[in-house]
Amino acid sequence: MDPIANLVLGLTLLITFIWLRNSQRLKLTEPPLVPYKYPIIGHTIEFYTENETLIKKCREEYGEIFSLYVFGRVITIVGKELCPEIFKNHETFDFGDAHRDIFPIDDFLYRPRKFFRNVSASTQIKVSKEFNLYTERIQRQLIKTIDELIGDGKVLQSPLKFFQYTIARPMVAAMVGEELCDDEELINSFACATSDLMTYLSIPPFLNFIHPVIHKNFIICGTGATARDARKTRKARLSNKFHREVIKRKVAPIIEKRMNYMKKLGDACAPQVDMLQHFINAFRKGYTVDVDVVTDFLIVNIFASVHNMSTFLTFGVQEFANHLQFQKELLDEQEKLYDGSTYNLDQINKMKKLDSFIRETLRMNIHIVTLEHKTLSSHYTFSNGYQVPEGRIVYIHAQGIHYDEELQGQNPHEFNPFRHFERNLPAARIDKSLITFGLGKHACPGRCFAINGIKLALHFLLLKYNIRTINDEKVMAKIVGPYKVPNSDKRLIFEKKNLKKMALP
Ligand code: HEM
Repeated sequence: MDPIANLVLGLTLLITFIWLRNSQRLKLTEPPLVPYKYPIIGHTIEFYTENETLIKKCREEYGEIFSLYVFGRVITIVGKELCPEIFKNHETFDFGDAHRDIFPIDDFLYRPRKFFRNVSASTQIKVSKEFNLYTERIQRQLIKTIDELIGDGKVLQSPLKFFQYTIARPMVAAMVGEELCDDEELINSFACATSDLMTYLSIPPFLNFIHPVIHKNFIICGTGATARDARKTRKARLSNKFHREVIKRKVAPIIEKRMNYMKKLGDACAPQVDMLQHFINAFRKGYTVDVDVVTDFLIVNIFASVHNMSTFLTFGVQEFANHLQFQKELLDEQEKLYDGSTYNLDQINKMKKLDSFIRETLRMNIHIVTLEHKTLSSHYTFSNGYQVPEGRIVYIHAQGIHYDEELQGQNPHEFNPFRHFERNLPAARIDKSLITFGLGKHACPGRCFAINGIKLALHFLLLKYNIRTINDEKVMAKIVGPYKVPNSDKRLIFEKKNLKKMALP
């Protein structure tokens, strides 16, 4: 067949395919698409500049489910009634697939799609169950870091940056062992691996107007500079390969040492207790293991843990400084527990008011709409009859759930740190009233670890310092599009108290 005939046949097939797909879509009873003024732009500007107002207005007018036109595609937003359906139908709605458009982790690490599924989650479940084996070293490293970074007191200019380092060191201890806890280069990579990429990740996806793949490839290219290319420039810090090379260089000798040890003493020898060892065990073939694979799994866990934990630790410290009226009651609990030694899990579990304070921090500082899931089946019919087609990204109006009176009790817009203490709801418990960690089968497996880490950090900070803002001014989270991020414009003051002696086990 000649090329012209080929082209005509190809175009005919393409048009038929698009027509068939669209005609099939036309049959769906889609959620109402909120009218917009400007074609192509749709709701994009309001979504990014006045998200809270836009979503509130749409909820009032359209209720539980509606669609918006943002960055060249229709997205659907659901509220508290339909949200459990998203998590329950995890084969239809996939968080990882939707999140990959924003944070293409497999591509960053040159791995096939879904390469990191399951192993990361199952490792975290194991780690959570053995958390009591991690508590001592986490406390030791937290106290050391706080001493080094704040010492006799400090005014913190950029609290999030500071708390990234506070969390990074105990995470080095938990992930690869205490042997590397004084390695500043490694601590820096743990602290900054995620936030350094934010420069690229937070660029609004204008290229999605053409096609989502173009924006995704732009991020991948932007962050893809090698350490060698980038070391001498500011770009070094924006490159995913840079931190990957540092981490691999640091852990490779440790892996080799452990493999030799196991070879010498056989499988019966007591393995190290840390995430690295779990990954070695998961991927070793005899007494060899692919160091690149183990490194990449560590990196995925760093991406999942350090930035999230430091963000909520920052929010926690800011909420503490914001609410003078609750400080005494929270402090009393910490002082009663303090005996100068390290805490075991039972003692950490006694920090019930602090736990409730953390749950309230997680509740109040949730993004406005978040937990986007991609529809994987040909379509999905919600229990109220509305249908969404394959490929549709469905967001959850998380703030609506977290500010709902029926779910949260009285005055849901107010920060009440003891709200969950009274209802006996621990911070790590996921249910329909707290979705910061997701819900259902794929809910965050690292949540107990995260809560305990944040709790210990807050416990030591509260005991050691009077924490306040300049002129006792309230620090509100910054809203960037649909996201809430810690405010880095307001400084935090840490004044050292006359505490007897801070334990350094
Ligand atoms: C405050 C801190 C944290 C927050 C807010 C958070 C939040 C989340 C969320 C929302 C998800 C997706 C849930 C879903 O698919 O429905 C998730 C997944 C995950 N998180 Fe966390 N996380 C935190 C800390 C951690 C820590 C400390 C670790 C590990 C040490 C961790 C490891 C993971 C892993 C491995 C997954 C993937 C689970 C899967 O695909 O089944 N997270 N996390």
